Amino acid sequence: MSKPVIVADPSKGVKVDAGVVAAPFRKEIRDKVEALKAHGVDAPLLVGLLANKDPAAKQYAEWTRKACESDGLRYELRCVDDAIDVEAELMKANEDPKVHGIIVYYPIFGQEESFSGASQDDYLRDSVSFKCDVEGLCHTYRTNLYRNVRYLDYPNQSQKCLLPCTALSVVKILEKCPNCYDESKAVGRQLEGRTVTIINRSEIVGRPLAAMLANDGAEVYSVDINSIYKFSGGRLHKCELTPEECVRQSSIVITGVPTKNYMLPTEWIQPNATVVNVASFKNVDEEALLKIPGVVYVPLVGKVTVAMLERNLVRLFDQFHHPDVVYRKEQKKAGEAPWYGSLIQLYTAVAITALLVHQALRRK
Ligand SMILES: NC(=O)C1=CN([C@@H]2O[C@H](COP(=O)(O)OP(=O)(O)OC[C@H]3O[C@@H](n4cnc5c(N)ncnc54)[C@H](O)[C@@H]3O)[C@@H](O)[C@H]2O)C=CC1
Ligand SMILES: Nc1nc(=O)c2c([nH]1)NC[C@@H]1CN(c3ccc(C(=O)N[C@@H](CCC(=O)O)C(=O)O)cc3)C=[N+]21
Repeated sequence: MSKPVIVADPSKGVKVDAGVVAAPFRKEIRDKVEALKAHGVDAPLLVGLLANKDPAAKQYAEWTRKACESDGLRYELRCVDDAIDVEAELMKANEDPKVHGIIVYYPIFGQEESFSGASQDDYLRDSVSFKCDVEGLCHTYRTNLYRNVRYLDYPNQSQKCLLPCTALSVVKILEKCPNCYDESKAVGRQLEGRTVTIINRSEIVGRPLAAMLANDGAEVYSVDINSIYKFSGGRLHKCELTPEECVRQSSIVITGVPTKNYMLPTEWIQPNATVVNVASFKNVDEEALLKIPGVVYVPLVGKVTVAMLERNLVRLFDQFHHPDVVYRKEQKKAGEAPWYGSLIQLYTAVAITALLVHQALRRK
């Protein structure tokens, strides 16, 4: 795909509708679903599990349903009254071959502790089967992201790892912005020389995003309410800078603070910087920001997040649920050696060894 679709204005800031980034992805999804249907295959099914009263989660679910329906995908929202029942609902969906993707809306338990000391939401994230995890938040995908492993089946490289949708949406937006990704460099180095500050270090947004941008070569300051970490060159360091020092050094700034009162001081922002707001609240004074020359400002990323969610669903379907894939697996199983096969192998190995030893002794 060619870039950039987003153009800066050297005299002032420009505000960008992320819909221009989402559109080509959604077109690709619609075409793929059409092709499946033409071959008599039902459209992939995404199941949403909603067990909280968070208006942002409810709105996100509604947006997802609309987008899926208009792109030919199937979406089913399952509301769970008691949070304690989410695990059972999740297991039911994991094991149902008719379900191809699952999204659990967080927070459910928030920071409430489970018996293990880890949060109950973390436990639920890890309980989504990797074959259904449209958000790429389960342990399999997280450990691969944090170790910069991009395929599930190394070294075959036929199955890609899934990436968290919101973080991925920010990457796709930055790829279309000027002064961010350098496509003349190799994959994994395209953000070399760029400094990024991300104000949010949650498991679904800030932490995976910091890792992804660092995997692409950037120096990333990851700021949360208590601390700052620097991600660079595959390493994580505690950092003693202030948020102001981090932002002033950065040509890319991502905000994701879930409160009405938080405002990023615009005097910290460099000319020509890219500023992306992921939060449902405006974390920056738009009017002041748009006076800074060359600034590109993306106020909302939801449209791209939803497109990435759909894209992840189609990827899960292709990799794990497509009738051809399931058929191939069954064929392979049928062709596997019977139980006595390994006995025959063992017997043969012993016989050959005995023969070789016998011959060696005779030659002496
Ligand atoms: N548009 C989209 O695609 C998505 C939007 N969101 C929105 O993004 C926001 C964040 O969501 P989550 O990460 O799930 O929330 P969260 O509550 O899990 O995490 C918030 C993060 O911000 C940090 N933070 C809070 N106050 C801060 C401050 N004053 N200074 C620096 N850091 C501070 C926290 O330490 C934490 O790391 C919400 O408004 C949510 O609705 C979330 C996911 C997707
Ligand atoms: N497991 C999980 N993953 C999430 O990603 C997740 C979640 N749980 N829980 C709730 C938050 C919230 N969230 C939003 C995503 C998109 C819009 C969205 O589409 N916003 C529109 C704007 C809507 C408007 O304000 O007009 C846009 O950005 O264009 C909003 C909120 C995802 N979250």
